[in-house]
Amino acid sequence: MLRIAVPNKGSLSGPAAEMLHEAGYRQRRESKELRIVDPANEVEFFYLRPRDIAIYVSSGKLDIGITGRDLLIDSGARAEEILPLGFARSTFRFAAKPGTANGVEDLKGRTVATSYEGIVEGHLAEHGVDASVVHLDGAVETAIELGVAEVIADVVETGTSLRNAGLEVFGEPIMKSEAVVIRRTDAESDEAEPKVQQFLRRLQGVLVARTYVMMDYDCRVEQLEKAVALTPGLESPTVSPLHNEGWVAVRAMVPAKEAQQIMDDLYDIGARAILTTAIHACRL
Ligand SMILES: Nc1ncnc2c1ncn2[C@@H]1O[C@H](COP(=O)(O)OP(=O)(O)OP(=O)(O)O)[C@@H](O)[C@H]1O
Ligand SMILES: O=P(O)(O)OC[C@H]1O[C@H](OP(=O)(O)OP(=O)(O)O)[C@H](O)[C@@H]1O
Ligand SMILES: [Mg+2]
Repeated sequence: MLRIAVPNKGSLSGPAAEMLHEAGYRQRRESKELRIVDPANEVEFFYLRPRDIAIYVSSGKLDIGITGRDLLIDSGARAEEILPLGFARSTFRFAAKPGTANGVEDLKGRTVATSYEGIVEGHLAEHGVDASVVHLDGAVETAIELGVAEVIADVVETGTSLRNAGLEVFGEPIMKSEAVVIRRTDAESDEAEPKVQQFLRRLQGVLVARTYVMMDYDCRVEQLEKAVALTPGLESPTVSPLHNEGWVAVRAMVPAKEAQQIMDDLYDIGARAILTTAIHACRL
């Protein structure tokens, strides 16, 4: 049975459960459940605090987990990222009252409040800057107003929390994060590996189904090369003859975000009966 750690709370938990459900796995019905078995897929899910997931996975007690890249790096645990999942995207940045600092080099001798000491201490050391780091569990933006620190380092998504606190980011982003699947470092030879790969193929299937649509259209043989250049597909489009001589039907996967523009471009070169349909699941 594959043992998988899933976030039980916070920004990661809802989208993670949704993705697992789309990949065909059983998920818990209520938020108090801490573990469930999915016997049909031979998987057991453990619902854990996102911050603890890298530690469980690195200990080898659980095979894989879903967490944030920032949380993985912050933990310092011996675990590695094996698949980015595209949700809970954020940047990790320094912020302060306008005019306080322009970059990490200005932090010498100052105090930085954060929930992510591992990331911040690593970043300061990398730049040879000697500053104090104060750990806070959350709502870090308030630390400046209340005089606990002059600078904070925190997760930024829309920037609303910073604006509301009258703060501004400064310097280069410390890192970019998103939800990721992790496993113990050097785990490739584990006996669970084939099941891990099957799990990853399922999640990749969901990612592809979310980013691509299937496009079908008819076009004249003379226009085929131009049309195929617009819809090259992942490998190569399927081209089938139509009953009407001189016409072919084409089928290819296209990025969902570009679908409307591609339909316009196909129409302009004479393609007709252009349809897009959702992809519900796939294995590439
Ligand atoms: N506003 C946000 N937008 C996108 N991702 C976020 C946001 N806040 C946190 N994250 C991401 O979620 C993960 C943090 O998990 P955490 O459990 O702390 O979530 P949270 O939403 O901050 O919940 P909590 O209320 O428990 O602090 C990190 O990977 C972080 O980058
Ligand atoms: O840029 P924004 O869109 O405003 O999002 C970023 C905010 O979201 C998270 O806070 P959360 O709500 O998780 O509270 P916390 O500080 O208690 O973790 C994060 O710590 C920031 O405060
Ligand atoms: Mg938080």
